[in-house]
Amino acid sequence: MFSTVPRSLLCCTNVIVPNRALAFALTKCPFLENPNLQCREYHEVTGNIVCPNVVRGIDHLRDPRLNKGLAFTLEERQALGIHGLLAAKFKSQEEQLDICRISIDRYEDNLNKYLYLVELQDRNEKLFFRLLAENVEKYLPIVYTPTVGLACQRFGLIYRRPRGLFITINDKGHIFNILKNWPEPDVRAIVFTDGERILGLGDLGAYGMGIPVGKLSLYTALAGIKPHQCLPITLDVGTDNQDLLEDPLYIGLRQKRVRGKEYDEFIDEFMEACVQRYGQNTLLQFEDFALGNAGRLLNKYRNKYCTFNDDIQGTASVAVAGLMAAVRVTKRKLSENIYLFLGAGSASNGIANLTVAAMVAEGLSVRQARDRVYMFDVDGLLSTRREGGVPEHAQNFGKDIEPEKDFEKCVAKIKPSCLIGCSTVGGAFTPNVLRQMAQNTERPVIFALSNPTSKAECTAQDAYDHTEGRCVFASGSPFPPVQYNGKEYHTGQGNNSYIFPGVALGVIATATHHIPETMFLTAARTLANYVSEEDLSIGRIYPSLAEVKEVSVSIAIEVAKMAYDEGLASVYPEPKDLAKHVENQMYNYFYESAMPVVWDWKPEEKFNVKPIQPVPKNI
Ligand SMILES: O=C([O-])CC(=O)C(=O)O
Ligand SMILES: [Mg+2]
Repeated sequence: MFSTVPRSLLCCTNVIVPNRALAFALTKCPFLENPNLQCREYHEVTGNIVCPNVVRGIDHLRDPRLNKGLAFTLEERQALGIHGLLAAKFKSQEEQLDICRISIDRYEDNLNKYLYLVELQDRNEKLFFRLLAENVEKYLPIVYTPTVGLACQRFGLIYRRPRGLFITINDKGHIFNILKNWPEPDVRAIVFTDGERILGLGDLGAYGMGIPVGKLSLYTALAGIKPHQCLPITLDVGTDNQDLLEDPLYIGLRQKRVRGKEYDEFIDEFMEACVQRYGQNTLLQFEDFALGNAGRLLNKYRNKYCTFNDDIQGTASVAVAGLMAAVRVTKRKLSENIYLFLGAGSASNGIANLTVAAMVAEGLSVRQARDRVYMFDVDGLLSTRREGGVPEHAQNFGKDIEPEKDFEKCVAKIKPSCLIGCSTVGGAFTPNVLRQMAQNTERPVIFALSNPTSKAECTAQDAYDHTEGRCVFASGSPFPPVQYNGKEYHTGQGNNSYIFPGVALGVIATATHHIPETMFLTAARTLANYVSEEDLSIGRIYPSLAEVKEVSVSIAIEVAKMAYDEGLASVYPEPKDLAKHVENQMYNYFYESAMPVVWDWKPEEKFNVKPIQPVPKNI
């Protein structure tokens, strides 16, 4: 549809100057105000907000979406007016990737590596995403857990260029107007936090912004969701973290958290403003909300908006996938296990409820399945007989048994075959607990899911050492390989990053309007099917991170199928080839030609504008 401008026409001759001026005038209100402009089609096809032929000169280097650095060809450099602004060398994207790798390797401190990558994203978006997508195992721990946790803790120090939106409680009543300030018109997914429970690090207030930013980088790197369709948001309602309130570097509102009615009205307004601005099917991902709000808000909104809570549902899905894959090692069906959770918060309840759904699919009644699940929180075993009873959010799993406050004794008494840690208490699975697990069961399942690494309930090495190497282990944050009895094991990372990017891609590709719980069970099955015998033989119940992109696309296709089967999709008619349809939506991180595009019709015909006549040379 678009042809490139012949080189001769782009030279500064008096023939082309007026036409360029005309083209510029016509593209000034590029696409929203005048839907007839062909420019709009350009945006729809490419997803780029800026038409390359509207941008001139040095702005091609300053806009991270357009910038290719030394990879601009001679023809492009001349056509775009950037010749001379770059060194003479022409580089391929591959050569640039090599430089990036060398540069990152030079830093010893992970926070510096993180900063390098942030700056790369601000400078050259395609290069950033290609680097990340093609080196997932190496760079995921930097842009994501665990380093992103450190970045959030130091956010006041490393905050440079803003990314995403900060919406504060003072903006209540005007949230829609703030959303209008975001320059991208075609947002499909918003990841947002109120910063109250950042990983296992607690209340980090506005410093939590690193999390939605990191999650959305994974949307693109792992599932190919286009960057311009992603919007990270921090809802700043204050912080109860006294250290931050006294931190001179703190960048958020310096006040205690607003709670209760005012908070609820704020979130209500936010949800509604998002769909007003971007459409009813905008995906709204809750991230790192504290226990008191996470489950409550999910239940409030799940049937009204296209929304999910990653810490509850994404984490549940990845954990259940791990449990499904572990069946192949332990030879125990899901419904033959006894589960003990350390922590009874949103992650534990999410995993427990989805595990119950999976056991029901194996033939148990809900009652029978729940009877196999125990939880232990700060006040001990969830017993209906304990003082204060069972907290509201964990009612499904309270048991009519003797209360017990000692975790080790509890493990000895209940004899779980699966021990699942979502407690954010680093080291809570003591050697005694692990030894007890090995006594209870031939192949105990040990999941230390709390993030970042410092909060994991035990290390991979400890789990092997204290269970005579018989455990099936997974952690939320990565651990180095384990040596046991002369063999090396590479344990898996049961992190929701295996799930949320794929679910999001499937949901966006079909414009699904609600996300039922069963989608997460489908995602879990798809992920579990990816685990090979080879993975299991090295102690891994998840596919290698190198495969996570393939997994995400498979999850997206299964989610898309389900969206049509259950009448949740809004893209009609249903695409004949769903896999192709999903793949067609995906981001291309390879450079494309930056030669200016022109329309193949004459603007003067369409808009009844007289072309400016060339100025005679002799004037
Ligand atoms: O971000 C991660 O690594 C997983 C997650 O959602 C959390 O721990 O809150
Ligand atoms: Mg989270």
